[in-house]
Amino acid sequence: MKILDEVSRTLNEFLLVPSLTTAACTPDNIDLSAPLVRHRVGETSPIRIATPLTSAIMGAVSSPRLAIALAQCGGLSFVHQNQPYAEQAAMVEAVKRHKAGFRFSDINIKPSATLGEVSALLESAERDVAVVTDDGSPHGLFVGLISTDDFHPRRHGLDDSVASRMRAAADLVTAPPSVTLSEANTLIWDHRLDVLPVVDAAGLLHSIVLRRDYELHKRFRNESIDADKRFRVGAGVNTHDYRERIPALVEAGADLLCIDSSDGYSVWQAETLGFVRENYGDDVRIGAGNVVDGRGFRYLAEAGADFVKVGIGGGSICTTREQKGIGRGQASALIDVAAERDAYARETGVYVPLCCDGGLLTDSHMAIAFALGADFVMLGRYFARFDESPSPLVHLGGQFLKEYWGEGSSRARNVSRYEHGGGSRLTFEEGVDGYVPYAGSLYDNVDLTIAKLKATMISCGATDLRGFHDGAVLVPVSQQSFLQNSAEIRLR
Ligand SMILES: NC(=O)C1=CN([C@@H]2O[C@H](COP(=O)(O)OP(=O)(O)OC[C@H]3O[C@@H](n4cnc5c(N)ncnc54)[C@H](O)[C@@H]3O)[C@@H](O)[C@H]2O)C=CC1
Ligand SMILES: O=c1[nH]c(=O)c2[nH+]cn([C@@H]3O[C@H](COP(=O)(O)O)[C@@H](O)[C@H]3O)c2[nH]1
Ligand SMILES: [K+]
Repeated sequence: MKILDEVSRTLNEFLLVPSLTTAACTPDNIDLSAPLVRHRVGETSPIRIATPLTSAIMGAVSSPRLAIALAQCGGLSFVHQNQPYAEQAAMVEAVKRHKAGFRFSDINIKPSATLGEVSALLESAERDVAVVTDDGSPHGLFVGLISTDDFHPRRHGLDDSVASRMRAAADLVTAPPSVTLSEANTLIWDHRLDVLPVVDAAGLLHSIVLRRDYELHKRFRNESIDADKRFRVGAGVNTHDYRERIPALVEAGADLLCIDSSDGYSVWQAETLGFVRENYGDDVRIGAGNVVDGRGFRYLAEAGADFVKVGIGGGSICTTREQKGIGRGQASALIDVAAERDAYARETGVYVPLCCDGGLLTDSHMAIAFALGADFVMLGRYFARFDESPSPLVHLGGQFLKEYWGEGSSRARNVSRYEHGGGSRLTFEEGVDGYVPYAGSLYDNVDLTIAKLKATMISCGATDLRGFHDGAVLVPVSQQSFLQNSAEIRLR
């Protein structure tokens, strides 16, 4: 037996002591970009993101819609693995198809459909315009466009055909697949189009370009995109069905994988990492975890992990510490793992980034995590609260709430955790099923978080995250100063 000579500390137990703010410390000048995968010290990580936020590998959090929104804001989502791998791969594909600028046409209808049908389709998808193709498929023969401006439910019979009110292909401006995004946008502006259909020589629909995306694109200068300008997206995997799941996710175009487990310090993770290196070399990037000490970090780094995720039992829906008695305060875990990451980098010349996962309840917790050495953070509760998360919005007791449940809860009925036979089958729950306060749009909230992180870094005299960590001066807070930080207590 060994007892560590420390008290396990949470992120809540630290404050940052400001350092000199120089003239270089202005919000525009602050770089929040982060490396996601291993690289040689002094070189650039092959995958970086402009906003160091990732969304948790959870069914209540990382859907295609949230993944697209977060990639637009410069972060990255990990689509959850608690579903058959074909369904997970389809979610990854849905994000990859949503190429910045060119869109896979997802709202399509046949000319023989009725106005009632197209009206219901547009309403349920919250869109203004549908593409008409001969067979109603995304790559059928392009026949026309129909928008909510082309018919009125009281003027036109809902049983009338789409063909009777659509704007026909012959009268529309289209572009060939060779068109560049900037040429497409010129056509959109010159012809005052809302939609530019991209149609090949045989008349088949290739994709569409939307005016709305052009406007959004100007706002999202930091988008996480791949070399083909498609949004980047990650995907969770497990150590049970990885031989089938990983190839499906790679085929679907996942940019980054992550082994999703409460406890990453296991031979199962080394085997999974070995499978990736054997079959894909460095073409497939994969993180591992979760760990809470330097031993776990080194084991996974040596096994080939591209990044290592830190955090056991700190998540807002976690009951792992009660159920299994394992875990460590998130601050203590980060301090230990960050020291090992830096030692590993000095010894080997290879930098393996750290992700701080779980228990980040406020923006200031994120700031403390970066100061303690996290390269990027993973958030569940934070993103579950937004419009873009897949969980239902409910109105309870005069409050708007979003449902949020742990992957170890019985609601999640984790496929790999509960349904794989043999010795790995687990029968007890390790997470709760509850609600979080609804907080509106991801875009607004991420903007606010970025503004606060920058303000913290300005106070600490830092202009990038590595400099912030290197120069940070932190102090543990006593129970008394902790209480003093709480406005509720001050106002009592
Ligand atoms: N970060 C955290 O603190 C926690 C996270 N969770 C989440 O719950 C979900 C399930 O996590 P876990 O229960 O840790 O799932 P897991 O699949 O990693 O582990 C379940 C059990 O299977 C065993 N196992 C794994 N691979 C095996 C293999 N190839 N052969 C034989 N046995 C094997 C493990 O040792 C463990 O006993 C994940 O989404 C995880 O993120 C759950 C609890 C805590
Ligand atoms: O003990 C647990 N039981 C669960 O059912 C569970 N589901 C997710 N997770 C972990 O919590 C992280 C998200 O935490 P937050 O909501 O605090 O951001 C996630 O990223 C996971 O690491 C769980 N932990
Ligand atoms: K272990």
